[in-house]
Amino acid sequence: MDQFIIEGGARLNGEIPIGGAKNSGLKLMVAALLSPGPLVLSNVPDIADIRTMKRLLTGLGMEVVQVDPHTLSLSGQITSVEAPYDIVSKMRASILVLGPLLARVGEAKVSLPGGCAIGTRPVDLHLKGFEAMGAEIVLENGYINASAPGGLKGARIVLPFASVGATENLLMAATLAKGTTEIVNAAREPEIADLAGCLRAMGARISGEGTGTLVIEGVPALHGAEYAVMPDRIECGTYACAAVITGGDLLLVGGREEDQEAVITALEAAGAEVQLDQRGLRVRARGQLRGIDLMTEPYPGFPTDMQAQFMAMLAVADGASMITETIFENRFMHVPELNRMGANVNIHGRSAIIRGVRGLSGARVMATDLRASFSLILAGLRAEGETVLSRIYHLDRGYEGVDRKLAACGAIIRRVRAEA
Ligand SMILES: CC(=O)N[C@H]1[C@@H](OP(=O)(O)OP(=O)(O)OC[C@H]2O[C@@H](n3ccc(=O)[nH]c3=O)[C@H](O)[C@@H]2O)O[C@H](CO)[C@@H](O)[C@@H]1O
Ligand SMILES: C=C(OP(=O)(O)O)C(=O)O
Repeated sequence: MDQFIIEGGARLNGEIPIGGAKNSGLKLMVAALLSPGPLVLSNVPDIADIRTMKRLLTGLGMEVVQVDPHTLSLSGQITSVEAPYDIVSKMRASILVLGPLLARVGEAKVSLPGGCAIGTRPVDLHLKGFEAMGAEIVLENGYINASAPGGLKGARIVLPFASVGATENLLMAATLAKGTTEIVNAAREPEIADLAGCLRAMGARISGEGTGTLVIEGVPALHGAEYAVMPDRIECGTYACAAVITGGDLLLVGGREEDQEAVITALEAAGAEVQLDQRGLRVRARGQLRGIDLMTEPYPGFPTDMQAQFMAMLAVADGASMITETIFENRFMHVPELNRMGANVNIHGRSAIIRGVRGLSGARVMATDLRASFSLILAGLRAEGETVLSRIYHLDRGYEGVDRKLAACGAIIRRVRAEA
């Protein structure tokens, strides 16, 4: 298993290219199930989750061709409707094949994802939505068995919570359902607008993305298309924190202001400077950081996927901060690891109080999930001495070329193979 070894203290200066969004690219790949294709996707990040999705789709019968390191061509016939446990348990986004399979071939067998490190993460809203569209769902032996022999029917679905995954699953299914589907209290994340854009390019009839009510008029068939995955707003926000925590200055090439106003507002409130540049976002530290209060919320609120990275940054701010996590019930696993590096963070229910310290010190720490992993890299970049981060397979799920991108801007970081 690989580890990162980081020698802290370097200020980061330079440019970091922002890749395509993991949380969009995965869904756009799944959308390929809705047509014979080919669906040609560019700006696809080269990360482990995308490779896992390739395996899943190939197992369902699709042909996935790697045209170049960041372009995929997806086409083919569906020859299996089963998403097996070993893939779904590795990557929760696998649940999203349920809707497209149901819509295209009228049946699906998808392993229940179960919980994961950050929370229990049930899929009840997905299943209730499909039932409203006429599907029959049976849970058996850890699998969701879903069928809609006569096809899915359009329905009005009111989501009690604006779930990103449920919105995407239902949106994809509705493109081929008979009649009109309305998804009320739909999630408004930019990745959903990206998915709607791709589906529209494939011939779907969708309106309302970004507004909270999606209206989808089912069509008999979709066709192939070419589409570019949007830039990864979370990767961009993560490297913004790297600029600030190291007292540096980074141009995040391809970063978009419109996708992350809440993150930019929080960076500025903490004392950082964010400037729009023709090529992206320029982020730099401006004197000592200030403590701030944050609450994670569905988009356009502050994203839960940026919570751990902000906590590392606020650990060295002047004064106290409070971060309240409202999306996932167990997303503070980085706290004990940050505290091992000298941070002063206490958890009270779903809030964490961060009392700023003068400095952090390098330590051996362990990654527990994707974003928690990066918060420890950020702490390691700032800390005095050496930090050894293990279990970086969590990080490889969602960040491409971390050591390469950071080292190009002056970080001292290397990837090593640890002895078993
Ligand atoms: C691959 C991907 O895009 N992942 C993102 C997606 O995850 P994901 O799509 O899983 O997130 P959801 O918005 O669905 O989940 C948010 C909350 O709703 C709950 N819930 C969800 C569905 C359901 O049927 N029942 C239910 O109770 C979940 O347990 C969680 O507490 O959105 C999250 C919230 O922005 C992000 O943190 C993840 O990075
Ligand atoms: C929680 C995340 O991803 P997933 O939903 O794939 O676990 C994430 O991207 O931070």
